[in-house]
Amino acid sequence: MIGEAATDAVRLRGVEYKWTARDEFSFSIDQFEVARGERLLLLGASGSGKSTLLGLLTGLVSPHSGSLEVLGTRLDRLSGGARDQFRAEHFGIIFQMFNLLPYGAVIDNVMLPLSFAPERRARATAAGGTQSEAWRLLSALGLPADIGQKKAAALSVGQQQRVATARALIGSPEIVVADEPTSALDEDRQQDFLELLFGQIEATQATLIMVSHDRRLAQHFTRVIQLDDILTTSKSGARA
Ligand SMILES: Nc1ncnc2c1ncn2[C@@H]1O[C@H](COP(=O)(O)OP(=O)(O)OP(=O)(O)O)[C@@H](O)[C@H]1O
Repeated sequence: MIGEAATDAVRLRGVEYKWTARDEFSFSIDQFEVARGERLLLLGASGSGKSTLLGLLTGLVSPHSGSLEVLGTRLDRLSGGARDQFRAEHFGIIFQMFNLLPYGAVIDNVMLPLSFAPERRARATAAGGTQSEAWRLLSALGLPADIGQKKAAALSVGQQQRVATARALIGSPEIVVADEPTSALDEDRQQDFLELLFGQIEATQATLIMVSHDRRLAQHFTRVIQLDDILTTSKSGARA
């Protein structure tokens, strides 16, 4: 890839999106970029559109207009299936509620994305094997050696969060997206978790995009944006 766009992890121009099912929430973004290797925190109140924006960036939903480029690929021009494939290959996602398979063993939860992402699988294999990469990440994230065969549902919230993080990091995806991953933790544990996450992100030089309502996290990031500064939103009854 050549040119300015190739340096960006994410590049949006004139994007508009609208939920119609519930309350006709809509938003538009004139211009927004995330550079490769950035650690970006997006701050916004509850209901301000943080998860919706992450859904757009990761291709879970597609904009109604405008252009959305991720790692040089126009996501808005891909089919739903192609966006799913792209997401699996290039994004590690730490969901707000973690979304682990509750009755799956921890080790299987961590390796799951590799079933849908041949490039990530190849990187994990080259790093010493998929299982050993999963074990390495679990241990790097401070989890005990015997945790791999436990069911995800049997873990504490803090442990589930680390398993979800290992799952997001396996196979070194270029972009890691985290939706309020520290909201269930007290301040000391937040700090520990962020240090472990940043350590792993730096090792792979991934781009990190985290959304939160908690401005105390700001000190840990290379850039902090208020969602209001990039999004124009409207709800039913006050349509744009
Ligand atoms: N699947 C959906 N269908 C219809 N409307 C939705 C859907 N998901 C979100 N919305 C609406 O979009 C708006 C923004 O929601 P969103 O979840 O993006 O905000 P948020 O900032 O992530 O909130 P929170 O911090 O509470 O998770 C809300 O008005 C919500 O009702």
